[in-house]
Amino acid sequence: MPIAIPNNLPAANILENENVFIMYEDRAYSQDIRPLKVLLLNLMPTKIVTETQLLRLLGNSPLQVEVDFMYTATHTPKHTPQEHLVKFYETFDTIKSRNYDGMIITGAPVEQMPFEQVAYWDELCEIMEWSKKHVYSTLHICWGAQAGLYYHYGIPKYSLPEKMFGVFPHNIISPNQDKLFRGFDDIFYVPHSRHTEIRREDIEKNAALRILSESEAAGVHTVADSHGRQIFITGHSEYDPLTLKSEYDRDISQKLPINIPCNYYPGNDPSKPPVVLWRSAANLLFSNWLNYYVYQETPFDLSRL
Ligand SMILES: CC(=O)SCCNC(=O)CCNC(=O)[C@H](O)C(C)(C)COP(=O)(O)OP(=O)(O)OC[C@H]1O[C@@H](n2cnc3c(N)ncnc32)[C@H](O)[C@@H]1OP(=O)(O)O
Ligand SMILES: N[C@@H](CCO)C(=O)O
Repeated sequence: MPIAIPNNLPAANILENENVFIMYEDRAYSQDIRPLKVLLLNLMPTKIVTETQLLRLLGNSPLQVEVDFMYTATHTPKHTPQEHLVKFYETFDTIKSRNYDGMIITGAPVEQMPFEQVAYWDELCEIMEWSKKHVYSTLHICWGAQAGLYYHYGIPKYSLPEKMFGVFPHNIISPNQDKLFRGFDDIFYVPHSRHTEIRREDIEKNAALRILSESEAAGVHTVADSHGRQIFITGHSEYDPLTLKSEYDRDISQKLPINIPCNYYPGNDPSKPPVVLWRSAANLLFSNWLNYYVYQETPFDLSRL
């Protein structure tokens, strides 16, 4: 739990500069703690797998988090049982009257079509517009990040000559500056699985955006606006140990041209069990987002967003 100390204790200043989370007594004692409200917009065909992966990471926190699940009304998912959607998910028409501390927009296997051809594009644009006034911080993943950067900032995506596939080393652009990467090692690993990319030069043209982390091999990794209310991540830190394997096996069985995922199988041998290099960074990324970008910044009264 965060430490609660008097506002003017000398240690407060020092610790604050080190990004140690302090709960000042006026906040700690004058307000009740309430659970954080997080909305998961799940665009993946593998909805149950994805929601489990993300909840595992969101659950690695002493903060209490209440999660609502949303899917798109303008595309009926084929791969998720209707029963599951009816029981656990809502659509935007019931969600839009609420406010949230955080939202996650997942990836989706639609990256090779123009944004406007995605069946739920207009609905997604409406959701992203709504999020500006109804969500404190939104974390966008993979295609969700491409969609968010295109919708909010006009940043295009580009096709890659071959799939970016594997687990790649990354580095932080300004160590000690961004709380999203507090506690990270100098080099950390992230899975990527995509046929498209966003480019550094397009992001650098936009003064509202900053690149926080990147990979020599996999390119831009994290982009954020100046207040961390929009965070865009090109990798899949949430992936399970065998997710890349299942995608690789699927593509091999369909005789698609696909390389062995990089830095994944020992000795690059797909008959061996993969080695997980990204789990600790994944846990830290999500707990830092929840703590520093959601909990510490969101208004206690969500109607004041
Ligand atoms: C770039 C990123 O964000 S990577 C994240 C995406 N990664 C993954 O989805 C990995 C797991 N997915 C898979 O393995 C495959 O998509 C499978 C096996 C589930 C299904 O593959 P296929 O049967 O070949 O494709 P299919 O035609 O059913 O479409 C798959 C999904 O693409 C999406 N999709 C396809 N066409 C459209 C379209 N025009 N508009 C919107 N969504 C579309 C849908 O989400 C669809 O799944 P759903 O109907 O359950 O929502
Ligand atoms: N991660 C995706 C890429 C396609 O968008 C897959 O392999 O299914």
